[in-house]
Amino acid sequence: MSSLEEPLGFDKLPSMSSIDRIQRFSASACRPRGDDRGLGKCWIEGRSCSTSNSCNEDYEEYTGEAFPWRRHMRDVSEGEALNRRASSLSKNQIKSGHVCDSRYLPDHQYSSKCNDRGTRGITNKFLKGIPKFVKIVEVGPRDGLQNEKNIVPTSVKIELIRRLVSSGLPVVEATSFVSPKWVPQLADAKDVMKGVCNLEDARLPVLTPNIKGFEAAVAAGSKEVAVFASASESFSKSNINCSIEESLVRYRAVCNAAKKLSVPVRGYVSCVVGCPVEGAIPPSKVAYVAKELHNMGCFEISLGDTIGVGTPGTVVPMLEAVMAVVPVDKLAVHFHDTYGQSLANILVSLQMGISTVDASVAGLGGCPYAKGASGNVATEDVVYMLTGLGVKTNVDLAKLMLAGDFISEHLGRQSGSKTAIALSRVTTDASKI
Ligand SMILES: CC(C)(COP(=O)([O-])OP(=O)([O-])OC[C@H]1O[C@@H](n2cnc3c(N)ncnc32)[C@H](O)[C@@H]1OP(=O)([O-])[O-])[C@@H](O)C(=O)NCCC(=O)NCCSC(=O)C[C@@](C)(O)CC(=O)[O-]
Repeated sequence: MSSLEEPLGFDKLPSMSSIDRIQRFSASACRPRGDDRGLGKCWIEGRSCSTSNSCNEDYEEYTGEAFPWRRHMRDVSEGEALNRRASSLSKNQIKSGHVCDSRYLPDHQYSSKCNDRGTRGITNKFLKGIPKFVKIVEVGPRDGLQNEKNIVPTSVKIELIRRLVSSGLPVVEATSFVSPKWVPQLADAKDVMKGVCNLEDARLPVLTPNIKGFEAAVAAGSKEVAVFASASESFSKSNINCSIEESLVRYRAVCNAAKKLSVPVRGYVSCVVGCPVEGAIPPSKVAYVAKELHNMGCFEISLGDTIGVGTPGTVVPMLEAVMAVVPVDKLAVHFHDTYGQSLANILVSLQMGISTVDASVAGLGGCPYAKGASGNVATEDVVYMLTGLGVKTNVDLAKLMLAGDFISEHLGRQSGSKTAIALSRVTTDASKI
């Protein structure tokens, strides 16, 4: 087992102490910057905003239903079981009340909003910078299934993608056109694309590590691709068998070819806070790779905590460094949940103005070249949190849960989504009442 295949030792965990913590959180660090390059001014305490869809002077209270997806549950024709859950939920009367309590317990009222005037100021202070709409990029069929021990049949992958698209997800990463010797789990990329390329309700990007992969992807009908670089030299070698600089040369070639065909290219940066070999990764390295990808024409840069070691303490300075060189509206975050930090990391990212979040249904995921990394943050958990924050996603949680049930049943294990497990339990219990 190489050191890349071992989880990070405690001594290698990145921490805020390696960064100038005091300076970053001092009052002067929070001063609005004069040269607003569209990157925002100051995010702490929501005093200013970074994106056009965030940061109203008065944080607009969420006035939607506490559980809007309940409305859609009746529409899920194939989801008999879920329909039963939905009606059980209705019976259980989860009311949108005035109690300022984010818990759901059968004896408590639940509300996403707080009408208590006394606490509204505090609510405004913490939620003001959060975007009103978040684009969720579903990566389960690619990032999730690339790491499965048993190869998932092509027909199951196609059905999973169909279900995810029908849940309202705007982007579903479908597969990878990588070497089948490196990732045999996705060797059927061409057939998967054949089965889904007629789906019109979502964009279906695919990973391409080089021109060969790009050409194969386009020939298979892909209309959007993604390239994946790393902020860690060691991870770059282990994942794509070349240095960071060599990978950037390859990706420039992919971007140039894509430009000629008007194919949008997304860029990933992996190991943005930690690497299994190198330990903590300096924010400046992440910023360098992100800027290179942006300069070569990537329309969006997804910042991946590949092994899930980040905490808000390391994610914030990393984002701050990247946001100094790439506009915040071009950035996405991609968290794995190895240490249970994903939702906290997403929340601080939203507070900093990020409005694109990668997630994986049922928490599937991991990288075959970064053992010890667990699944991505579960899409269901992200949708649940965003709904509670009053942030729109256009995703129907009931349908998303059906997609999660479908793949979890196929894989023969429980969903990795806490929301999916909890809602299933709540509805099962309610149906017994
Ligand atoms: C990049 C390579 C191809 C270099 O692999 P290599 O072995 O250095 O490639 P090569 O150029 O020397 O070619 C060797 C063989 O591979 C073939 N080949 C070459 N390219 C392709 C291609 N595109 N599709 C199919 N076949 C290909 C090529 O034709 C040749 O075939 P042979 O002559 O031996 O029969 C390889 O290392 C590879 O495929 N790596 C991909 C690994 C991978 O997919 N990892 C998971 C991605 S997840 C990630 O990066 C993190 C992310 C994005 O999720 C975000 C996060 O969590 O942080």
